[in-house]
This record gives sequence, structure tokens and C-alpha cells, in this order.
Amino acid sequence: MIKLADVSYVRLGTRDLEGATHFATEYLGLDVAERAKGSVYFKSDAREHTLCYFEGDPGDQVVCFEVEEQSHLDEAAAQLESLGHPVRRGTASEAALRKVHDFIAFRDPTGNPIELAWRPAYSGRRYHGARDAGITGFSHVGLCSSDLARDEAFWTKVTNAQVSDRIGDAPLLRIDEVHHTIALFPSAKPGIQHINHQVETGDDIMRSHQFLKDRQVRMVFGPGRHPTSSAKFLYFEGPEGMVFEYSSGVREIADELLWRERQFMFEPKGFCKWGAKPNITEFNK
Ligand SMILES: CC(C)c1ccc(C(=O)O)c(O)c1O
Ligand SMILES: [Fe+2]
Repeated sequence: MIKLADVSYVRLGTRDLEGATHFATEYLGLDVAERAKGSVYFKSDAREHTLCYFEGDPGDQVVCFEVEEQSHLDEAAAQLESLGHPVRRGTASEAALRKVHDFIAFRDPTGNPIELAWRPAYSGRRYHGARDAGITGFSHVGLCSSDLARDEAFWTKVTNAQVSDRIGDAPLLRIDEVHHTIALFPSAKPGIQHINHQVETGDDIMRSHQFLKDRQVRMVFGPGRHPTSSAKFLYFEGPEGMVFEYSSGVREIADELLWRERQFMFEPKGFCKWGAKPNITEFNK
């Protein structure tokens, strides 16, 4: 079993690195950690980076999870290969680009590019967003799934992920006490469905709603409150259609033994208890 310790970073290709950088700093509220040739790294918490935009195809979207031991990479590679998922070991220069000591890359059953990294760098410099969005850190990803049952089985049997709740057949998966770190979302094609940053308070959500609306950023869902994690939320569209979520007050599952996964309906009331209706492509099919 592959033990995922945390979600580490996402890497997103972009045709407009300057535009993406402007959005990430001035709108989303991230902090530039480093500008390199053809890529820009962003901080959202104590880590050296949690997002990297690189010049390339916007369809290139990678999620990385941290593992605790280097040996876990070898064990994970052997297990994944035995299950028919080809694994590539990152080269030293690729690891340096990702600011990690070592990593492997593979695809989940839907075809989402996933990396597992050992020793991602933490920063000596404190995160402070260019815009005060109240961000406390990068927290979870929504991953597209072309077969929810198959992908739930992959994440829960091959890794330590566990189902916290389900909306329809879409599971919210935890790897630690946080309600979810991976949200599977039905979709015909692979990709990151959304990128979540936690913010300090509900006021931060409402302030950002006003701020982003004033600047004609497309609102996708919310402000609202998830019945599942109990978090207040706002989803909006970033560069090349990527959806970003702010949420505040995500539930923690302190006592695993007392928690039973719950079933919510795959309709607006399963996603928001305030009555907000999503404007998310996958809902409108
Ligand atoms: C819209 C999606 C997949 C979703 C549903 C529920 C929560 C939550 O309980 O916090 C999310 O964060 C989501 O992104
Ligand atoms: Fe989310």
C-alpha cells in the first residue's frame, strides 16, 4: 500500500506564462517563489512551492503527493508496475526542477499524470500573498475520473486514501485527518477538475467574491457551504479554464473509528447547503 503523506504541488502547462503569473499573484493571491526559464513557482504556505506554471500545453496538468521515505518510491513503483501502470523515475535534473529529492511519475486509471515525491523543499521565507486573500495553504485537488468506481478502488486499495463521503458516486478521499485531499469528479477526459486553497475565514471568501467579481473573473460556484466537509467555498475560473476553489473551515476527522462515510445526492443540494447552483461543465452534461 502506498502511503500518501500529503498533496505536494501541482504543475500546469500554460500558453501565457505572464498572464498566468498575473492571475496567480494579483487575483488568486499566491506569492512568486522563483522565476526560472520557462516556468514560475508559487508559494501558498510554508512549502517552497505548491504550484508551478510552465510554458507548454495547458492540457499538461500534474498532481504530486509526498511520501515519507525514499524506499516508498521503490515500493510504489514495483506495486504500480505490477498493476499495469508504467512508472518513470524522475531524473536528478527533473527532481531539481520540482524542488524535491527524488520522485516517480505514473498515470492513474483515468490517465491523470501523478507524481510521488520524497523530500519536497520547505521554505525559509514566509508566505505572504501579493493580495491578501487570507490563504493558509494548498489543500486538495479535484481529479477527473472516467470511471468513479474503478478510480475509487485504485486510490483506496493501492494508496492509503479512504472515503470520507460520497456525492452520487463521486468520493471525497482523505489521506490524513483532513476531510479530503482528493475529490474524484466524473468526466470523460483526464485532468485536474479544481485546485483548492484554504483561506482563514468566511469573510475571506466573501471579500474574494467581491474582489474577483469586480475584476470580471468568471464565478463557477458559490459563495456556498459544502454539506460534506462543512467548509464555506467559492469556485472561480483561472487561466485556460482551470477552476480554483477557496474554502474555509474544512472538517477534520479526528477519530477514524467513529466516522462513517455518508451518501449525498449528486445534485445542487449535495454540493451546497445554502442553495448555490454550480456552473461547472461536468454538471451540465
Ligand atoms: C465540487 C466538488 C467535487 C466538491 C464537493 C465537496 C467539497 C467539500 O466537501 O469541501 C469540495 O471541496 C469539492 O470540491
Ligand atoms: Fe474542493
